[in-house]
Amino acid sequence: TTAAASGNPFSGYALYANPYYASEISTSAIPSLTGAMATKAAAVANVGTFVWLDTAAKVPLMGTFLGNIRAMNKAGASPPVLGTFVVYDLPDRDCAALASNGEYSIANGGVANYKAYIDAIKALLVTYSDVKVVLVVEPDSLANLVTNLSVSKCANAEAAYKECVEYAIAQLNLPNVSMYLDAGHAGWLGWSANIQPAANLFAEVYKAAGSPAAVRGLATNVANYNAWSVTTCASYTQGDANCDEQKYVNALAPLLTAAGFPAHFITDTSRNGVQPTQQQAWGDWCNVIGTGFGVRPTTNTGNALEDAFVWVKPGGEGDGTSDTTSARYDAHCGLSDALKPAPEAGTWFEAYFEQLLTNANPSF
Ligand SMILES: O=[N+]([O-])c1ccc(O[C@@H]2O[C@H](CO)[C@@H](O[C@@H]3O[C@H](CO)[C@@H](O[C@@H]4O[C@H](CO)[C@@H](O)[C@H](O)[C@H]4O)[C@H](O)[C@H]3O)[C@H](O)[C@H]2O)cc1
Ligand SMILES: [Mg+2]
Repeated sequence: TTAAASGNPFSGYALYANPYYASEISTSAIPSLTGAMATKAAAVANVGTFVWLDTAAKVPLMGTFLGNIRAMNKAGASPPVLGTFVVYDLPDRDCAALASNGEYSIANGGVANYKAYIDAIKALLVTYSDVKVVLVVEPDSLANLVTNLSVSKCANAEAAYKECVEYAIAQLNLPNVSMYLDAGHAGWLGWSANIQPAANLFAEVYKAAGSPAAVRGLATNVANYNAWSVTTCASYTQGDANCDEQKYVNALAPLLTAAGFPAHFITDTSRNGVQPTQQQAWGDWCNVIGTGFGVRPTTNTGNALEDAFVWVKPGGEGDGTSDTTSARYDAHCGLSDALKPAPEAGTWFEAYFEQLLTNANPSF
């Protein structure tokens, strides 16, 4: 099939519009909307987004969805449907921030717990070996090991992050699976000081895991706001020639190939519809104001390195709470360019959803 020919796992497939995101929209958004906005919101629910497995308790949901996809394909879905998920439960997760800290800690058996989490995911992928699945592996993990070893929590997590990510890509190396390791974004690893160390680390992990055939490459801009391609670099990108995701991908790819990791890419366009953004600084990542839904998922990227534009971050789910009394309060979520008041990371943020919908480009 065309997928085999190009190697692009998305070729010839439709994305599963998962009921979890659809239910967030139907229960939390539509009831507070009327007229055109309500109609637009319903259309967003039909866009295939990635399902974040951010706790072990969410893993059974993957089984439900894989069962749904099996049934859709058996009923003759054309094109056939594939599932998209984010593996996101590292011990001491999000080590340089506070907003998305997870359920496992290295000090408390976190590595063993993580391996059990991966084993549970693997069991489902084996059970549903007839269903094609694309996985984004551990947002913010390796990227933090490139730039934040000065943060003690990241330095202390380095060995565990590597062990866990290598375990994940080795165990999930299955014929129905395609994996993209998270690679931060142009404003994180695209800097001249960061891009070679990043390539070295990605290649190290890839090879340490035995160069798994199911690892297709890297995912960029997950939960961030950067343009795929701009003609004029935004002011806040000053100093980083790789001022958009296409420049970052084109710069990173040859470094990876040279290091023994022939990679293709996907880029999160779920929240990059408005360019330039209203970020006061490029490092501002939390609930950024003024953003809009970006290009809908497609394999029509115009770049042979770029398999697809995808919606990894489900727009409307928050990046972090603005409640300063919360244990997970991160100051980035209190900045002037962060929409407030904001709920805990991953929970529904209605005002943000409406911002994205209003500013969507292309519009709904
Ligand atoms: O002038 N120069 O030559 C020069 C050279 C180098 C410079 O330094 C670079 O500056 C960059 C900022 O511009 C930094 O990038 C930020 O790093 C943060 C982590 O530390 C990321 O935060 C994560 O974001 C995730 C969502 O994306 C969240 O899910 C997650 O919770 C959250 O933690 C930001 O995105 C990312 O933008 C680089 O590290 C830093 O090396 C600066 C100037
Ligand atoms: Mg985050």
